[in-house]
Amino acid sequence: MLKVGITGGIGSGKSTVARIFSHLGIPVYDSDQRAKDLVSSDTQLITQIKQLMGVEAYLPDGTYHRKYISEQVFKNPEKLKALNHLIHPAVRKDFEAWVNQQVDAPYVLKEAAIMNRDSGLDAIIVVHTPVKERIERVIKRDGRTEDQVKNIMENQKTEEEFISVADYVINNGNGHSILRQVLEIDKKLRSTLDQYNV
Ligand SMILES: CC(C)(COP(=O)(O)OP(=O)(O)OC[C@H]1O[C@@H](n2cnc3c(N)ncnc32)[C@H](O)[C@@H]1O)[C@@H](O)C(=O)NCCC(=O)NCCS
Ligand SMILES: Nc1ncnc2c1ncn2[C@@H]1O[C@H](COP(=O)(O)OP(=O)(O)OP(=O)(O)O)[C@@H](O)[C@H]1O
Repeated sequence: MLKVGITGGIGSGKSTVARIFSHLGIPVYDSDQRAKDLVSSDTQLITQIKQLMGVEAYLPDGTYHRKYISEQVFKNPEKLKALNHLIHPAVRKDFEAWVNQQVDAPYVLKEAAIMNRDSGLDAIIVVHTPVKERIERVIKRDGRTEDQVKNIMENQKTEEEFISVADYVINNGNGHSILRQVLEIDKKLRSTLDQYNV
C-alpha cells in the first residue's frame, strides 16, 4: 500500500485538496483530527499532557482545552516541541493501524501540518498558497486575528521549506484550478502503483 502525505501551512488548503482525493475514492487520514480524538480518549496521553501543560489543559468536563493550549504552545516553541513529542508517537501508531484497515485502496493519504522526508511516506504532496492569501482565508474561516495566524505560521515551515520536501506541489493560490492538478497527481500515483505490481 502506497502511503502518500499531504502537507502545507495553516490555511494552505490541505483539507480542501484532500477532500477531492477522497471523492476519487482515496482514504484520507486527518492527523489534526485524529490527534484531537487521541488527546480526548487516550488516558496515558491525557495524564502526560496535564503534567506538561497543567490541569488547565482540560476543562472540568474533561474536554481538551484547545484555546488554552493553542495560546500556550504557539508562543512557546519549547512547549510546542514537548507537546509534539507526546502526541506524535501516538498519532504515528494510530496511522499505521488505520493503514492496515485500508485494504482495497490504491493508495492512502495522510494529511498533516508537520511532515519530513523521514516520515515513512512514499511520496509527499505540498499544497502551496501565498502567505497573504493563507492569512486572509484563515481569518475568514476561523475568526482568528492576523497576529494569531502569523504566530502559528512562525511555528511551521516556511513555504520554501515545505516545497523542499515535496514530490508534488499543488498550487492553490487564487486563480489556480486544483481539480486538474489533483487528477494529474492521482494518475501518476496510480501508474507508480501499476509499476510496483508488475
Ligand atoms: C495546538 C492545538 C491545541 C491548536 O488547536 P486549535 O483548534 O486552536 O487549532 P488547529 O488544531 O486548527 O490548528 C491550527 C493550525 O496549526 C496547525 N498545527 C496543529 N498542531 C501543530 C503543531 N504541533 N505544529 C505546527 N502546526 C500545528 C494545524 O495544522 C493548523 O494549521 C492543536 O492543534 C493541537 O493539540 N496540536 C497538537 C497535535 C498536533 O501536533 N497536530 C498536528 C499533526 S499531528
Ligand atoms: N482555492 C481557494 N480559494 C479560496 N478559498 C479557498 C481555496 N482553497 C481553500 N480555501 C478556503 O481556505 C480555508 C483554508 O483551507 P483548508 O481548511 O483546506 O486549509 P488547511 O491547510 O487544511 O488548513 P489548516 O492547516 O488550518 O487545517 C478554508 O476556509 C477553505 O474553504
